[in-house]
Amino acid sequence: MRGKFITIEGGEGVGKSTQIAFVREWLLAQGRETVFTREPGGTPRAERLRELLLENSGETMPDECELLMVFAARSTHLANVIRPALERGAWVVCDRFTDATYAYQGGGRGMDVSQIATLEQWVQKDLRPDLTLLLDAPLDLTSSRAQHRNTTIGTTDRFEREQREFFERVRSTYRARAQREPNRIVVIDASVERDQVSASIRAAIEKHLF
Ligand SMILES: Nc1ncnc2c1ncn2[C@@H]1O[C@H](COP(=O)(O)OP(=O)(O)OP(=O)(O)O)[C@@H](O)[C@H]1O
Ligand SMILES: Cc1cn([C@H]2C[C@H](O)[C@@H](COP(=O)(O)O)O2)c(=O)[nH]c1=O
Repeated sequence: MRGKFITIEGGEGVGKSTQIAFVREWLLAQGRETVFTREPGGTPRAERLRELLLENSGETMPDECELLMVFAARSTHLANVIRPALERGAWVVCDRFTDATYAYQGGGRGMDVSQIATLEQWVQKDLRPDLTLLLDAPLDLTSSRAQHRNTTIGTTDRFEREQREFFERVRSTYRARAQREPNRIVVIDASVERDQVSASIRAAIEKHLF
């Protein structure tokens, strides 16, 4: 039986990494084979593309180049990690996937959504996540969390340097997608304590996939 494909989405600093650590511990304790991965990235080639996408070099990054690199990374990630894992019955938990492309390249950059949909269909064929957990919280809160985290690690990537309006568009695109696809995308209130966020995530996975 094909495994389940779960994606975790949300803006910068909303708490995805924190909650993925919880999901990892919880699912692994059940003895279920689960592959944890991320986008852009997840394979050596895709991780190299991630570096190119996030680096702050002086070279202009045209929007088209960004979009094609995101899908190039996704293509190799699907072929080498995601599809093989699902086919052998493992569950896959992915930190960001194509909803991020709609949110960042579609909403944030204002790129043509029909072009994203064409690439999605071309690269993924019929593969879509079984469940997407959208961590959502007001921008004032998430940007202060991200800032605090960046002060600790001392770096800011190319996306994190965008203006507030960019992240407002990202958030509203994510929320609009959740409204259109309520059976797949579950909005999780990420503004509360870590344990409460974890409890909501656990309840959503149990309700939708168990
Ligand atoms: N519910 C929470 N309440 C308070 N602080 C939190 C909560 N969840 C995460 N944090 C803190 O907020 C910061 C950002 O969290 P985290 O790195 O998990 O976010 P992220 O969504 O993975 O970020 P990014 O996408 O930018 O990498 C960290 O310092 C983390 O400890
Ligand atoms: C999958 C995907 C990602 N992005 C952006 C969103 C983030 O700013 C970075 C990834 O870094 P993080 O550690 O996960 O926060 O990449 C994007 O613009 N489009 C995408 O499809």
